[in-house]
Amino acid sequence: MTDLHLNIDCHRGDFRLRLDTTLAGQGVTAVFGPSGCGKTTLLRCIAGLEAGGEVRLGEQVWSSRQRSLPAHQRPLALVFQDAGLLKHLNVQGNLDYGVKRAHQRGLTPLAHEQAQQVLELLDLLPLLRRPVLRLSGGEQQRVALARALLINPRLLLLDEPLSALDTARKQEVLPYLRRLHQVYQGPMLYVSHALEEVVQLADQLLLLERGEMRAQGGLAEVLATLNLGDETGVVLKGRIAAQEDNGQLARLVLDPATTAADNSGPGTELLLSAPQAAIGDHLRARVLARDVSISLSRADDSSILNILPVQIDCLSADGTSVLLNLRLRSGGLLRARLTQRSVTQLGLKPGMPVWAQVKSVALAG
Ligand SMILES: Nc1ncnc2c1ncn2[C@@H]1O[C@H](COP(=O)(O)OP(=O)(O)OP(=O)(O)O)[C@@H](O)[C@H]1O
Repeated sequence: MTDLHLNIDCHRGDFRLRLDTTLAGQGVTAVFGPSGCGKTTLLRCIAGLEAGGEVRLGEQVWSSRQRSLPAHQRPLALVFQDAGLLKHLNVQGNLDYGVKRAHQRGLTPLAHEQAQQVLELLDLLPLLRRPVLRLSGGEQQRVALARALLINPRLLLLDEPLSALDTARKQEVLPYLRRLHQVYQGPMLYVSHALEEVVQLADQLLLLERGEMRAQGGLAEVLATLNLGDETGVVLKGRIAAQEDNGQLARLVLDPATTAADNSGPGTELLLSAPQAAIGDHLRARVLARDVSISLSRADDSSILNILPVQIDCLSADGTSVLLNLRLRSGGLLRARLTQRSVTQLGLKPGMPVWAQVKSVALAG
């Protein structure tokens, strides 16, 4: 496994980024945090564009106290928010330009067949002869992704690749990003301050705050520990087991959490709207804490579709409200935000079995 080992101490003006951690050698790690927390600085350190600290991919040392591999020799690919294409060339010309420079980074570009798979996955075959000035913003970003993948990088760094696009273009490019694992199995770092993108794409989450690491780990596990105001909630992963109401609703059976004490019991199911999904698809659903309410008994006269048996793990005061961590039968967590008054009226305490009424479940890819 080619884990990415980081021991960073980097100064940029008055700002200091300090981080000592190891990131997974596969899958997508989202680098998440508010503006100015150091996300781009971290990527620049890994790419060799900023000095400060140690970077090692597997056994390959890219920078240490003694020496540093120049940026253009590191076996990685970078995609920024600006696609950075050569405007005087067409799409094919831009791809060829990238491939020709792969050897500088000690990389062997993808062979023809794999390269075709990348172009097919990104729907670029019909665009190869198009001048890049005649591409939409979303198409330009797909070319930038292809140019990065064709050099067969050992690490892929994406710095807010969607942030220059409008909402419609973002929605157009996101599905391509979700499918990249079909043609790229190496580690990917995805910088974003948009939680909506992170919950769709990430396997792991690294949360930065004022130049320091605040949390790191599996997406679902880390998200379930964070208070993100109105966006506080959980991501639940599962498999579509059935479709109901002429395909308008899908029944998602949640994966048992790795923390589940006993996986032999009945699973937890959620009904959600997933018009494009087929039976057997693996999906993620996002449930916000503000969309979960609690009752002591199962309400049979409610219009709410998802009413789940849960156990209260813990309660924490948050200003005028209270955040509850609720353990599902699948072992995973739900969160609920209630008023202090409701908590008192219902007499809610850790360990109590209650019913969670989930008012809204959003498909998160
Ligand atoms: N060239 C520079 N010289 C001095 N300080 C800089 C420079 N570039 C960035 N900084 C400072 O470093 C800090 C971290 O910047 P960075 O771009 O890494 O943040 P970020 O988390 O990526 O933010 P955003 O989400 O807004 O892109 C900021 O306070 C910024 O002002």
